[in-house]
Amino acid sequence: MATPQLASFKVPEIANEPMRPYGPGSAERKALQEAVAQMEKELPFEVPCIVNGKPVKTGKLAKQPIPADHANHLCSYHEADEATVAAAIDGALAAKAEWEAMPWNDRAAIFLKAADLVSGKYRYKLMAATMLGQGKNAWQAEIDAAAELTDFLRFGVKYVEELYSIQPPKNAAGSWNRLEYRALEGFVYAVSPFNFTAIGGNLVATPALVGNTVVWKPSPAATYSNYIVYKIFEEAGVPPGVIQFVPGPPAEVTAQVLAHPSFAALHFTGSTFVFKKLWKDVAAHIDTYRGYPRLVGETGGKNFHLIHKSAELRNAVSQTVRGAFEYQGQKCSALSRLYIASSLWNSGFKEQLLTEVAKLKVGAPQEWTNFIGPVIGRPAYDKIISYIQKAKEAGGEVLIGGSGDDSKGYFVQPTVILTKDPKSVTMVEEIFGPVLTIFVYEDNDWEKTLELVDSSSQYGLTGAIFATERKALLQATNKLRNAAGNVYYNEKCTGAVVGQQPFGGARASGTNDKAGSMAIFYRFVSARSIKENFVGLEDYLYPSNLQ
Ligand SMILES: NC(=O)c1ccc[n+]([C@@H]2O[C@H](COP(=O)([O-])OP(=O)(O)OC[C@H]3O[C@@H](n4cnc5c(N)ncnc54)[C@H](O)[C@@H]3O)[C@@H](O)[C@H]2O)c1
Ligand SMILES: N[C@@H](CCC=O)C(=O)O
Repeated sequence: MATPQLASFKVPEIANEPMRPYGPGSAERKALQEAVAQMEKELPFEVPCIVNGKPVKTGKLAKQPIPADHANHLCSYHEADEATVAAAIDGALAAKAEWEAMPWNDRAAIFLKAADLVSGKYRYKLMAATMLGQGKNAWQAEIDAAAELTDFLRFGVKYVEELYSIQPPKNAAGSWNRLEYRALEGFVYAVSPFNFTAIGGNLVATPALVGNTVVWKPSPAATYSNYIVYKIFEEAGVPPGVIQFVPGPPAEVTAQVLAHPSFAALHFTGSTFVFKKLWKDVAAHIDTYRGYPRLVGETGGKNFHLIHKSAELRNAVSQTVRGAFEYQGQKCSALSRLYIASSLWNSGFKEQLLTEVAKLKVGAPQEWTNFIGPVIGRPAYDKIISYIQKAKEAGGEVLIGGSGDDSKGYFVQPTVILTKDPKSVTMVEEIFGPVLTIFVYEDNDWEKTLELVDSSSQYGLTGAIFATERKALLQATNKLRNAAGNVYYNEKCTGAVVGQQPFGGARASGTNDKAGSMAIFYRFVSARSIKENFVGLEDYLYPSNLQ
């Protein structure tokens, strides 16, 4: 039976999810503590693949270790094998027509309900999984698994409503022009990173909101939280087959998916290296596909703070500590290179920064006073320690930190390195850990420093400029136009909020399609123009054809 459309509905007013503070003695702290304790009691969990709404247990098990306590694991998950991936793709293609045809209001309602489940019923469970599995402390988990995921879902609904309402501005007499935002022909492949539970949810929800079906390969290091997100979508009413959850060996699963003729789009967030590889793999299969697949990828960063001599000292210090060391520097936006005027460096910045960094407590994220938790795993730990070593070999002076302890969990001390070479390795390459390298410039070299900031790295994700002189802000903003897709004045370079700062960077940092904005939805639709004629045509001749 055709679905009648009997009204033009309006989605509810959307606002950012209020953040809960988790202060001592608060109800939310108690509830989160209980959720973590419960999860610790029940772990390890068993996670299946989900194909067409049904659990698939391949028997090929892999583990998601707990980064603060690597002898234990949060879950064992069944890795998708070739048959499972094939069934997931077939099922996604089979589910597409009905999903795309579902009236927009109903699709919207499903995701609004999912947002309420995230912010309400499952808030603490999802946060607990993010804390234990991905090593976030309570506040970082609140930012990510509670607030940002909820915001992505609610604002996503608002943006799609706005997108759908964009219609041709003119109609010639006797006709009506319409634009229909078709879902892409085929299926979308979502590949998500470990560091944000919200990004996993958003990589699938964005294409699904506009009627696509999605095969989702989560990060092995975020499997359990992402599985909870999948289950939330299911409870909210996403029909079987619309989102297919296929954790598995990344290279193998991806190779099979990208070779499929109905592959229509990649929605990726992760490292630049992997995205470039997938881009090349897609190019190699271009003759296989029915169309030109959309490639949407948000990737690495080498984000900067640029501190002018006129900056407010205390603000610059505090923002720097947060920007570099929150979540152990494992945000794509994390601060990792800092340029400071020598007058400010010598008149308190150095001393205050080192004093504050020395106070940062490192340890298990479920212990409340720990600011810094573990890095995600063995390869990350080894990579970070090796970068500190490389910095020393390049003449860098470790001012604080510089070591780690991997006996129980993967803990790296917050590290500050002073370099005299602004193009030394840790000023240029992404490390993805709690390591900040500082270059001190002469106050008079401001303009030369702008050039340095712009040209030192291949990335263009985030950056912050600290100055009270407006002229300096303007100079920097002009010169650094392409150095960052998200730029902040007198505020740290992390912490973009959905609905407030659309997120993404260019250069090697990604396709900059701006997660958390309307722009990204364009990438997952293929518009069709429809013109309807009301009056008919008597004579095919034009006046210019007449004598
Ligand atoms: N720009 C952004 O918005 C943004 C946001 C979050 C993270 N990141 C970036 O992500 C990186 C950290 O996340 P990560 O460690 O999970 O990244 P990653 O590139 O290692 O992994 C990302 C995803 O790709 C998969 N993958 C890895 N190797 C693969 C291969 N050979 N073939 C197919 N898939 C493969 C992983 O399993 C995971 O699902 C950092 O570089 C960070 O800057 C960027
Ligand atoms: N929304 C995050 C970026 C996500 C990347 O890991 C921020 O701006 O801090």
